[in-house]
Amino acid sequence: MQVLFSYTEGNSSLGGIFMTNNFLKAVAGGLIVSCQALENEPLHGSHIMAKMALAAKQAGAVGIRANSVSDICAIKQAVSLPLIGIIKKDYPDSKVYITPTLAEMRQVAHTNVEVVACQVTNQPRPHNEDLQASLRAFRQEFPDTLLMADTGDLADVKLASKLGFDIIGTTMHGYTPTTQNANIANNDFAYLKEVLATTELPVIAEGKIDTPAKAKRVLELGAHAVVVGGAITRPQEIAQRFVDRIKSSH
Ligand SMILES: CC(=O)N[C@H](C=O)[C@@H](O)[C@H](O)[C@H](O)COP(=O)(O)O
Repeated sequence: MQVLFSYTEGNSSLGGIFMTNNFLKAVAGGLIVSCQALENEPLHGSHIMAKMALAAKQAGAVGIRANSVSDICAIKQAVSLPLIGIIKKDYPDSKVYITPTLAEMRQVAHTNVEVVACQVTNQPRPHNEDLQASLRAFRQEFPDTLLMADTGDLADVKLASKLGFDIIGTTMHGYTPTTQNANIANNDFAYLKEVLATTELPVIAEGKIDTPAKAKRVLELGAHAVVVGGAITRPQEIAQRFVDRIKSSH
């Protein structure tokens, strides 16, 4: 696959600021492994996530996606790969949980990750925070940090592009009220094709990409890079697929 390096790094609306963030070049056409285990998961722990990241690097992954300041810091000690950082946090008044407010955006950015990813879905944010205002403040404070929008549907993609995000992620497709149970792989990735036709921003395919063939396909279709999580780093999901297959009648 031919990858073009024509993207403007960083927020073009800040025109004139020299961006040193090399993330998009570093991950182009490659595999980013999401190393995440929440408190209720058997592999929870920063030490374990750092080992996962090391394993991913040894396999040839070109980037890591990680949740929480402690996991990010442990992973940074273990591997030198570029990082997409998030903080998953539940607020009582909102269903938005991936780096949902400016406070978490700042905490992630202070770890010096290359990219901060935030959920951009058409749902009220915690204490009705205004995403546009948060972005404006963030850009002032962290002009070198790229912002990835974890979107669910095409309206989210358009909104994220308009707000000035640098990267579109398909992360929330299948997890929002308008996309429940959708799977990015349906109809030979029809949704991803629509996303690619909707935005000029680099698109990182993420969410339910659970085989090497699917990862290869999204890159062939034009995704800038692919994030794979559970199929590599959540053994309970991997084992479940074996058990389900063994138990199935076919
Ligand atoms: C929806 C949501 O909360 N996604 C999270 C985003 O960071 C992670 O739990 C996923 O593992 C990640 O997106 C990678 O996806 P998959 O594990 O399907 O390859």
